[in-house]
Amino acid sequence: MWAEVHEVLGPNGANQNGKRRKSGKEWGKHYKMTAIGRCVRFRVAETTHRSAARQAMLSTLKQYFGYASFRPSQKEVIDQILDKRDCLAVMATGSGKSLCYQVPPLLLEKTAIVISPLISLMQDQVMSLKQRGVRAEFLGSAQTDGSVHTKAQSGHFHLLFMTPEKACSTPLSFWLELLEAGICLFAVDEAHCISEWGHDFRVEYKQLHKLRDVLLDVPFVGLTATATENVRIDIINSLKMNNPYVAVGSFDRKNLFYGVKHFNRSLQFVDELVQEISKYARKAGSTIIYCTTIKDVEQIHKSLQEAGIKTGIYHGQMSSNAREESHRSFIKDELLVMVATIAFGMGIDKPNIRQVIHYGCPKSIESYYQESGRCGRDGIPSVCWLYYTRADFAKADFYCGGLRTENQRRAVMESLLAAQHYCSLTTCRRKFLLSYFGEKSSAEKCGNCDNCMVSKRERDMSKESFLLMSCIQSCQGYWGLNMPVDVLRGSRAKKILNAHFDKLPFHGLGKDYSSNWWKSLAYQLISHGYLMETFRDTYKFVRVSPKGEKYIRSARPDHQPALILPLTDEMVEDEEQQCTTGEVGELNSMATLECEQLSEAEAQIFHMLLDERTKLAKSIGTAPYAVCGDQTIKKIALARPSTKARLANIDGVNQHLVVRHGDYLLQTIRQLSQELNLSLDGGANLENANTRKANLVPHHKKKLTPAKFDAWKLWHENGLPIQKIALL
Ligand SMILES: Nc1ncnc2c1ncn2[C@@H]1O[C@H](COP(=O)(O)OP(=O)(O)OP(=O)(O)O)[C@@H](O)[C@H]1O
Repeated sequence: MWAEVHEVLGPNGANQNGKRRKSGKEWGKHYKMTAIGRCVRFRVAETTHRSAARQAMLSTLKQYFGYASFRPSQKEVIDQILDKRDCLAVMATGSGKSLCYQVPPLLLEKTAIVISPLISLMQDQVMSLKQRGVRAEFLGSAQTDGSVHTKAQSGHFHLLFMTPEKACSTPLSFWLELLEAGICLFAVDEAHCISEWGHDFRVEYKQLHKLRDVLLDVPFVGLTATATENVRIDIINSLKMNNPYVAVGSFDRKNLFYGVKHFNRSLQFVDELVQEISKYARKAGSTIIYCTTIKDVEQIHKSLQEAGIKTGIYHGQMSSNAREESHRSFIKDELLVMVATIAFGMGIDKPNIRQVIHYGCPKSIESYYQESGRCGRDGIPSVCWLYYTRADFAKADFYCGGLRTENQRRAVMESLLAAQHYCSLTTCRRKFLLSYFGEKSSAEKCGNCDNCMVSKRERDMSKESFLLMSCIQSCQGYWGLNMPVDVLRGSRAKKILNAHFDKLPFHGLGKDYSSNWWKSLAYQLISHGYLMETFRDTYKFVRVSPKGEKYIRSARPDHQPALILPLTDEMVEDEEQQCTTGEVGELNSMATLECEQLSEAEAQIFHMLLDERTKLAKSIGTAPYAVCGDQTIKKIALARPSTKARLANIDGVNQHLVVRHGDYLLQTIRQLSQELNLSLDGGANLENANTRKANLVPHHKKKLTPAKFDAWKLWHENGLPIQKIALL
């Protein structure tokens, strides 16, 4: 037996991978012996247990989650966890990272500890897991059930959620007893919070490595949707991961449309936004509007409520009870829109959010990706619009205030510049986002962002670019954009006279364009590599890049080589002087409403089933999506199963749903189908419906000619055969 102990822990307590993990002085001899004993017992049964677990993977997935197959990387990560290897999963928002830590405890019948940053987030997860028949709970101040601690300690739960503070302050005796009962993994969700380079650094996350010394033989699993190379390294080091398996999935959220518009903050704009939202709010799923200030949150919330839209509010100055209530009502579909600061929604898993609107430029690409990623988690096409003003770009002080280290300030400034760059892009936004996270996309155009869908007007802007670049060069790179733009526009402000910039030959030559127009051109030149923006502390500077210098050298004042650039919306607006407020635009023009793929009767039964699901959820005190997702309801509406076996076959229907609510669902389906004269066991699947829809509906982008459109109407609405129509 002792030989085996040495083999498992090594002579000095080294683990299976040969690296020594400290036992931790404070834990003492007792703990070490417990750990050794546990390892020995585990090893005896290990091999058989693991291979049985692997075989059960798919049936467990179906039984608890209702899914027929794993998504990319899920199976690989679970496999590694079963092999007790540390893992770092960097996968897109909504890609299904949670499943990586949810499946192993079900397979091994041991507890998974999950560290999560927010109580409300844990409560949501626990609520959803319970609806799947999983034993899940959280430990923390908000836990009202006194028995949870004892049950958790004895290994009763499959999943046990904790904040990092709670995990670090939990007494050793708890961990020792739970280790005895069996811990199969220690997951750190939203693991980017560990890193100062991350966009959401939380100091408590830095303490988690202490548990490494307690949970010697337990695999640590870090999960995040946004981790650049720096952040990944930080997570691995900070959690003291040992030769981790790193899974980096694609960041592409194909079902999300990305669009950006410039706007001016004004009541008129808010009115337009409210009008636009009220057009679709009742038809489509939920919407989140993220604002950068509490003032904006309050204003938009008030306007939406006045327009009669059920709207929630969420920001850091509300009491925790009020925030909690707002959050609950939103996930239970009692509110259609949530207006919030970014305090809302970390890790929110409400699958049917159809739009995420940013009212103001976000502070970083990471946070934009996270926040916009909260929509369309069920895979249905959804829309992310971002409205920005130039003033948003000057918020460095606001975001850097209170940051202590140079590293943190630098990280914030770099992030802000990237977000600003995203706003000013005239090329594919998806490509930009993907390349920001280090992912290459082969296509130049994704076809699902504003820049790819509406081609920008282009123009030779050699003269203007030459002027701007030369002026910036003359300002010697000591200034941000305001100075050279003011010089071009002929300002005689004190700072210009003091620097004698009024004597420059360019002074006043750019009067014909507004200051915003020039700044917009500057951002085009930055994205095309002619200008560079740098920063020192929180000050931004602009200077001419080597590419720009080359261009200036090749030009003469009376002749410049052609420089074709796209006109941004701001430039067009400015030149045409047509819109001083900036248009809201048709928010829903890109959104596929939930029932687009269904016939009229199918759409009706779909909506009736959604109502039934809401009633059912209310009666059992949970959120509708926790019963099952909209996409699953849509599949049920199409298949209209008559038996439990057929119901269970539908993707997204788990065993718990069939056992607990199967009779009710089947009876409801039968009754509604009868009312609508629909046959049972329709057999149609979503893919068929999609194809059917593609054939039926003239998509607004297909640009039918009037003649073709008339023909289509005769065929679709009057049922005339194509041959007959051709003869008309
Ligand atoms: N294999 C699968 N098949 C179908 N749906 C799945 C699968 N795995 C996960 N999902 C569903 O995808 C949705 C998103 O999953 P999850 O919450 O785990 O995403 P996430 O990667 O943690 O996202 P985030 O980083 O935004 O928190 C959930 O509704 C989940 O049930």
